[in-house]
Amino acid sequence: MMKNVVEVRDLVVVRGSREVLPGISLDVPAGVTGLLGPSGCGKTTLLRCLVGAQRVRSGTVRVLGEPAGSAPLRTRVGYVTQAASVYDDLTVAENLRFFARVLGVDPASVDEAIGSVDLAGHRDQLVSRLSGGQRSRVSLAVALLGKPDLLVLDEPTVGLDPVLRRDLWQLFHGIADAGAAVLVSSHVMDEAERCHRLLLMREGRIIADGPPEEVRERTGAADIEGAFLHLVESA
Ligand SMILES: Nc1ncnc2c1ncn2[C@@H]1O[C@H](COP(=O)(O)OP(=O)(O)OP(=O)(O)O)[C@@H](O)[C@H]1O
Repeated sequence: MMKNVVEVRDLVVVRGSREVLPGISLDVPAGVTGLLGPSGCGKTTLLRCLVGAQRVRSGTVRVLGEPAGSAPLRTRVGYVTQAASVYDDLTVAENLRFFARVLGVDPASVDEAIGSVDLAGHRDQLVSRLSGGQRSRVSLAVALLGKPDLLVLDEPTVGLDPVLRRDLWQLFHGIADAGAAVLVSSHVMDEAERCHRLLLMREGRIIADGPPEEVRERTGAADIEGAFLHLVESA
């Protein structure tokens, strides 16, 4: 039995006057897990909880056996937010060296991280001169610096063309094959088939959980979009 990398139990989060997560429980094992659900269903809020960036009202979130956000997890969890978090006026390598210092990781990991996102040919280029897909990969390289055991990616493929999306998914699988758990959020249901396991989310709740083929079979739907609609209508 595979050990869970993330365990969330009865998690309640209130943002503003809204209970965004009304008591959610879920596990994330090794491999590539897709957190799929419509815009506004609470995906980002949940991911923020996993990295310790969200105030929670009640419940528990454990990551790699530690409370989410605790000091031992600092380099063991990589997080890529929706907004680009790298400096435009620095080169790829300068960005990575800066974040390596901030994280306190070995500067030798800079070139490794650049190589793993396939940007070695652009290492001395200013980030402002890169394409959208290349910039996303710089953010990803920053998240890989500490060789995390869990990589949390918030809608990393939004706005990218199909070729770049495919390349990024290949990269996520490569990272998972190397041993890290990868949790990727998306509101695009057709990305489901690229995941080992799915968490379908709606209005702050998990409505399905399992490998894509199992979720499809359980609902009798031809694809995950159909499965999602079936689950919503039969709720
Ligand atoms: N700072 C905030 N204050 C109050 N409510 C918020 C805040 N941030 C988000 N929300 C609300 O929380 C709910 C969940 O938002 P969240 O960003 O987690 O959703 P999401 O599934 O990630 O959406 P998207 O796919 O559009 O990024 C939304 O209804 C949103 O309006």
